[in-house]
Amino acid sequence: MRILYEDTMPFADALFPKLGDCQVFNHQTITAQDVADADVLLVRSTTRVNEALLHQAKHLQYVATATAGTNHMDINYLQERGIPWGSAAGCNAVAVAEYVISVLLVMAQRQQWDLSSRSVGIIGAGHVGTALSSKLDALGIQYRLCDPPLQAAGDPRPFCHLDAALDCDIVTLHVPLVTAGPHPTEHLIDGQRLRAMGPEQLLINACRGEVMDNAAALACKQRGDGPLLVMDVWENEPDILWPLVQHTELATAHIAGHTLEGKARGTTLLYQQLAQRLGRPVEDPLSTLLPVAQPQKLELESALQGMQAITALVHAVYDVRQDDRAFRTQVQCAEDFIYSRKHYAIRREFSAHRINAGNCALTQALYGLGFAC
Ligand SMILES: NC(=O)C1=CN([C@@H]2O[C@H](COP(=O)(O)OP(=O)(O)OC[C@H]3O[C@@H](n4cnc5c(N)ncnc54)[C@H](O)[C@@H]3O)[C@@H](O)[C@H]2O)C=CC1
Ligand SMILES: O=C(O)C(=O)[C@H](O)COP(=O)(O)O
Repeated sequence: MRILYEDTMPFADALFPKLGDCQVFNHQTITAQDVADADVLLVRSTTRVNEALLHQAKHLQYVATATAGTNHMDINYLQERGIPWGSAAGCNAVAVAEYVISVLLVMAQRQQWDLSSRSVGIIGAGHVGTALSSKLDALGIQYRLCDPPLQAAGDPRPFCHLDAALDCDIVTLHVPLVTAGPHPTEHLIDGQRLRAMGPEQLLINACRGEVMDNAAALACKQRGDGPLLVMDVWENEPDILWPLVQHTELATAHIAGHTLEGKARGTTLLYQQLAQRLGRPVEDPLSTLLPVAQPQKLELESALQGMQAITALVHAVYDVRQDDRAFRTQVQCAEDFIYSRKHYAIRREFSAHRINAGNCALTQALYGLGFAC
């Protein structure tokens, strides 16, 4: 069993060699020749899995991506070739939700917003949208969910129309990139919708760059129109529309999902899927692989209360302003974009940290946010 896996998967070296002979590849240099003899190909979102890459691969039995998004894989081509494929649905939902929470707390401080009187429109109520809604519940922040495919499938949660979600004070996008069919998302947020949003509104894109028309967003901002923008994902990564960066409140290099837990879940889900396909015992190695966070226990400053205390603790674990600063100072071209993602610092999820808040209401809120209390 020849397994070829991308070099950006934490813990892959500890797991996949148990299942076969392994080779590691770099997405910038991989060629069709490299895949020719592979039985299994395991990627992340930076490898385009298509005919150009796979046409010489005559033995492929399985292709999988250790990511939530699958738009980098040509699923029609895999189906035509009869190659089964898999993904790591939900692996980094908590990471993205924590990114959005960090963003909201930064923006609330900067804009003097009382978040308890602001509404959040969540577009896409799958793994990320649902994880985010739980955290907003914990903070007592109102939200609306918009997800026509889930609504049509009978999901019992209350859903709103896209226009109602776009009317919220804060709008956050968590849909897959879909280019065809009844619910396409490519340029879902087009020039017209951007122009309809006011300067007090905040639009967060942490799903796929192509869901928002970046050129239209730039034109809007250059005219002084449109919402405040927070962008983790960009059209045409890594060669993005650079002038747009200066018009954003916070800008990052597609790292919302890059917690150690999120990436490690991606690797272990693929390991489990492959073990199952090979009829091997399916163990869950995640908890044994993850190191203890440093510091594991966080202290709460006694002078801080309520949202101030929550903000301090969230930002002690993950402060998106650090990633924004690094992006603005270190990322100026496509190569920088790739490099910064590949060398992203280790970021842990709230659950890796234990807090003794004392105060019951605060403990409940922190627990609801995902901290170990
Ligand atoms: N920035 C990052 O690092 C990350 C980005 N992502 C992106 O976020 C996307 C969402 O992630 P998950 O929640 O895990 O995926 P998911 O598949 O669990 O949820 C996506 C939801 O969007 C809904 N949806 C589809 N078309 C829609 C439309 N036109 N309008 C409203 N809702 C629509 C689907 O019904 C589904 O419930 C992924 O496909 C991926 O592209 C995911 C993880 C990390
Ligand atoms: O899971 C997804 O979908 C994502 O967008 C990942 O966070 C992408 O991470 P990389 O595969 O590009 O490291």
